Amino acid sequence: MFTSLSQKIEGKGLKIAFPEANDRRVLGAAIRLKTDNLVEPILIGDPAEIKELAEANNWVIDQFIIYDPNNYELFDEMVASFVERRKGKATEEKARELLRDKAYFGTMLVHMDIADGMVCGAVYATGDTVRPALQIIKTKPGVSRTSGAFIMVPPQRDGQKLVFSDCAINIKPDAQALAEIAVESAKTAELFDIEPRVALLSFSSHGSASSEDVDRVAEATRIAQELAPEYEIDGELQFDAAYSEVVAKQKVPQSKVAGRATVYVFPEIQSGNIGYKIAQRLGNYQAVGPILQGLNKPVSDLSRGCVEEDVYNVTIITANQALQG
Ligand SMILES: CC(C)(COP(=O)(O)OP(=O)(O)OC[C@H]1O[C@@H](n2cnc3c(N)ncnc32)[C@H](O)[C@@H]1OP(=O)(O)O)[C@@H](O)C(=O)NCCC(=O)NCCS
Ligand SMILES: CC(=O)OP(=O)(O)O
Repeated sequence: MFTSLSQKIEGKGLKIAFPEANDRRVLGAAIRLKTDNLVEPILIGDPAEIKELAEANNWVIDQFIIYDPNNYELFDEMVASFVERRKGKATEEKARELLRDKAYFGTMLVHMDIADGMVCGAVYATGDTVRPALQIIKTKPGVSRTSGAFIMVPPQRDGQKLVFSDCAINIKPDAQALAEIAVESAKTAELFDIEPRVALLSFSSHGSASSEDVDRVAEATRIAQELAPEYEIDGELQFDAAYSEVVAKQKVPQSKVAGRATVYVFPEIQSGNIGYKIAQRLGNYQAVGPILQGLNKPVSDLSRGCVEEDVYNVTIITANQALQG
């Protein structure tokens, strides 16, 4: 599905950490990714448990790196690095406790450059996957918050891929935060060769309805246009006006984005999370992500409802983010 992205990482040996290697979907994807020479997986967990799962499926994992947080030779170094990174927010004792958690452990592998990226969230809830990344990896200079985007792949082979965000992290972003999410989502679109035309969504199109939330989206649009004049950005727009040329002509004929939007920025997480799952389950779009935007190093989340193919695809994206630096 992501042929050009696969080609970019093939044979490069990028190391991706999998804290949920004891899950069949994750281990299955890790094995395929290694067999396809796309990444070098680092399996995290109890080696006996992972080997048992592999044997039950007739998989051979002799050549795999496995790190056990309860028996890791660099654990003391990792604890010291964590305490230093958290600068007074964690004692050594607390660090030792947290780093037995596989998501914290995997995130520290990325921070210490032992892994190039991490993929987690098939079992862990999003908050538990993302919190270590927010605390340890932190956001890139110039980005104040991380957000979660999905690449929405249509069921028809040559259909237009779309970006939906923020479907995963920020509960109710203010106008400034929403504007940043819009700009980061445009950059994510470019990573996938999707020409970004960004619509900030609402239940109103260019003032057709009014409320504080509509004002927030309209204000976010103005800020995003100022932050990134190089992108086509418009709002506030209803989904139908953003998506359908016919509706766009009727509702907002002057808009350059309406009717042809490729990046859909939801006003808050409830509509974003519900929206992507409706497109996925009713519209048969494949939802790849959530891809975490704006972090210093790549850590990717998954939905707990994911299948092996999702883990495979998200890992390809994560490795590409690592390549981009
Ligand atoms: C992401 C989330 C877990 C962070 O909330 P939290 O655990 O309460 O975290 P805190 O507010 O204590 O912040 C922890 C750290 O992350 C940072 N942080 C919080 N949100 C952030 C964001 N969006 N971007 C960057 N950093 C963020 C804080 O500044 C803090 O840093 P510090 O400890 O170095 O000072 C929370 O926003 C959340 O639960 N979001 C919804 C996740 C979800 O359930 N999604 C639905 C399924 S996809
Ligand atoms: C992204 C998402 O909704 O994750 P989960 O289904 O695991 O809550």
